[in-house]
Amino acid sequence: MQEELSETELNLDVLFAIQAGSDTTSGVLTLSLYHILANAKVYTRLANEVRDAFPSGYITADDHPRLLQLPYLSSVVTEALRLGSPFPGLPRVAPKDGIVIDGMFIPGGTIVGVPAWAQHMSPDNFWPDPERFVPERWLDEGQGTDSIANKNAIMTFSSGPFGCLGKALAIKELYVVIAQLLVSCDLTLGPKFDHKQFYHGIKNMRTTIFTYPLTVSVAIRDADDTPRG
Ligand code: HEM
Repeated sequence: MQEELSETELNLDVLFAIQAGSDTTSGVLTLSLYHILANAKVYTRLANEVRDAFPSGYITADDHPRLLQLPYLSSVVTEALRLGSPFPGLPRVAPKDGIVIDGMFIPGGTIVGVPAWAQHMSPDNFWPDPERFVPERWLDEGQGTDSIANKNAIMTFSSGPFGCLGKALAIKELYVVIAQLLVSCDLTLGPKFDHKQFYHGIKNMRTTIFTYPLTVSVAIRDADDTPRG
């Protein structure tokens, strides 16, 4: 049963579903916000970056090119897309005469697919901590000399002629919504928020589903409020 929320507490799953207009985008947004708010270091670094870049406290969709230049915000979005892609192998059928894929002949009519989730969790592609939310893996310095962050392995939007038509819109929404929330509000997880229930309630189905709500306390900031830190 849904908990009753106080005036300043919002259920962000519901808000994002309305804002994003796509269950997949709202799933990635909810997942991003959870990881940002559950980790004080991530929150502080990200909030400082976007608040320094937009001291007016106001961001529009036209600011997207400037947002793309913010390295930590980009890392947070990329990491959220890596963890928010629970696709099984989206099926494709080999043509009648068969096809050679990566040096191997695949007979006609065979169903093939790339399981995005397995690829995103593979230690061959992401190391260390492939299952954890670590935006630092996408920064130039990565996580140290032996770390791996294989951008080519990211299959969030699939690829080729049947890849996601809404990719550019979805990415723009993620940048703008996350940045706008952080420049205009101080956010913390709700007082009764239960990490265990939330985390165990994440269902990696075709999209990311949350069976326990992400409740967040919100305080509207003045434009000249100094970043936390
Ligand atoms: C983070 C958000 C999103 C993710 C992860 C995502 C992921 C995907 C994936 C993996 C596919 C390919 C399916 C396949 O290869 O068979 C796809 C297809 C598609 N997506 Fe998205 N999507 C997202 C957001 C959106 C949005 C916001 C829209 C529209 C506004 C959209 C519209 C479409 C359409 C129309 C297709 C079908 C393309 C076709 O079959 O030609 N998607 N999406």
